[in-house]
Amino acid sequence: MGESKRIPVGIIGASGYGGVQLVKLLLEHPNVEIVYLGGKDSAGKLYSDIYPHLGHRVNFTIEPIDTDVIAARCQAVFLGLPNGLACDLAPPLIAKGVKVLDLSADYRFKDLQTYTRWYNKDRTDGETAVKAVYGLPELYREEIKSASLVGCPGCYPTASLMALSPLLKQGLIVPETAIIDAKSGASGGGRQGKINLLLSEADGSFGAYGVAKHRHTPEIEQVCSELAGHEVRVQFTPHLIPMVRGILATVYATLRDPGLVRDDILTIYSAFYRSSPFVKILPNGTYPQTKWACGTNLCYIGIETDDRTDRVIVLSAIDNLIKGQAGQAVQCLNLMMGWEETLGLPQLCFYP
Ligand SMILES: NC(=O)C1=CN([C@@H]2O[C@H](COP(=O)(O)OP(=O)(O)OC[C@H]3O[C@@H](n4cnc5c(N)ncnc54)[C@H](OP(=O)(O)O)[C@@H]3O)[C@@H](O)[C@H]2O)C=CC1
Ligand SMILES: CC(=O)N[C@@H](CCC(=O)OP(=O)(O)O)C(=O)O
Repeated sequence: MGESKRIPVGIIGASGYGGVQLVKLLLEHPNVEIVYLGGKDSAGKLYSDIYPHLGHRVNFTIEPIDTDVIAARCQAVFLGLPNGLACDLAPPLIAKGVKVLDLSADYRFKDLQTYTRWYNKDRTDGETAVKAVYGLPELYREEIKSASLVGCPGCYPTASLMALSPLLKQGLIVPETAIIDAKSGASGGGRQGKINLLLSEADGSFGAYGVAKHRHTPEIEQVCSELAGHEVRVQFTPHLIPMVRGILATVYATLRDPGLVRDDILTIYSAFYRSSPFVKILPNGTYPQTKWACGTNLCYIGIETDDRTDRVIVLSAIDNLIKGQAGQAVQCLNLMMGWEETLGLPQLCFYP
C-alpha cells in the first residue's frame, strides 16, 4: 500500500501511556497516518514537549477534544481516556461514521447495569453500546471484523482470559474452581500521580490490592460465562510488582478429568490458538517470563498439571501496554479494516 492509501486516524488521550504506545505503534504502521491528537489538560502543548524522545519523529500539537473536528479528519479514532468518558464521546463519533476503538471499560460490558454497579456511572448510550464488540481477537475475531465500535479489554482480563479460555470452552475444568493470581507492573496504573505508584512506595515491595473487589472481575466473568455456557464466578487477585511493564497471570483450576495430563492440554491449547498469530504456547516445562513479551503484542502461555491436587496451572505473560492495551487496539483496527492481523505490531522483544 502506498503512502496515499494510509487511512487518517486520531488518538484521544494522547498524553497518557496508552496514547504514547499508540503513537509509537501507529508511526510504524504502514497503513495509517496520525492526523489528530486530542486531550484535556495537555491541549495546546507540543507533543514533543511531553515526550521529548519522540521529537525527531513528531511535530504534533495536542488539540482540544471536538467530535466534529475528529469526524471531519479521521476514519478511525482511539480513545485512551479514564473510565466514564468514552461513553459520552463515542455516540456522536459513531453517528458520524468514525470507527471507534475504546481502551477504557466503557464498552466492554454487555449488561450496562453491571458496568454502572462497578464503575459508578449511569449510562444513557444504550443504543451505541449495543453495537460494541469485545476486542479480544483470539475469541471474537469475526465479530471485530465487521464492528464499528470496539471495547478493548482490560490488561488483566486479557492475560487472564488468554490463559482460561480453552479450559472453559472445552469444558476441561470445574469453572467455579478457577483462581486467577495476577501481577502487574506499575505502568498499568497509567501516567498519573498515584501514591501507590511512587518509586518509594512500590520499589522493593510487592503486595495485592483490590482483593475480592477489583473491577476487572466482572469483565473476566462475563467472558468466562459466555465460554462455559452458564454463569461463572472466578476468584481474581491482582498484585502490583516493582517493575515498569508486564503482567503475569497464574490460573489454577480443578480438572474435570484427573487423568488429563500436560501433553493433552498442550495439544488442546495449540489447536485452540492455531489461527492466533500472537499466542505462543510454550513446550513442556517452560513457563513464561514477562520480559519475553515486553514491547511486543505477544502472549506467552505455559501449562502444568499436578496429579497430587488434580489441578491444572496455566501461566500467561503479556505486555500490559501492548497486548493488554494499545497493541490489542491496533490488532483490532487491522481486523476492522480487513488488513493482515499482524500489520505494524512488534513480535520481538527488547532483550535482555
Ligand atoms: N495502563 C494500562 O496498562 C492499561 C490501561 N487501560 C485503560 O486505558 C485507558 C487509558 O489508560 P492510560 O493510558 O494508562 O491512562 P493515563 O492516565 O496514562 O492517560 C489518561 C489520558 O486521559 C486524558 N484525560 C484524563 N482526564 C480527561 C478528561 N476529563 N477529559 C479528556 N481527557 C482526559 C489525559 O489527557 P490530558 O493530560 O490531556 O488531560 C491522558 O492523556 C484507561 O481507561 C485505562 O483504564 C487499559 C488496559 C491497560
Ligand atoms: C497496576 C494497576 O494499577 N493496574 C490497573 C489496571 C488498569 C486497567 O487495565 O484498567 P481499566 O480496566 O480501567 O482499563 C488497576 O488495577 O487499576
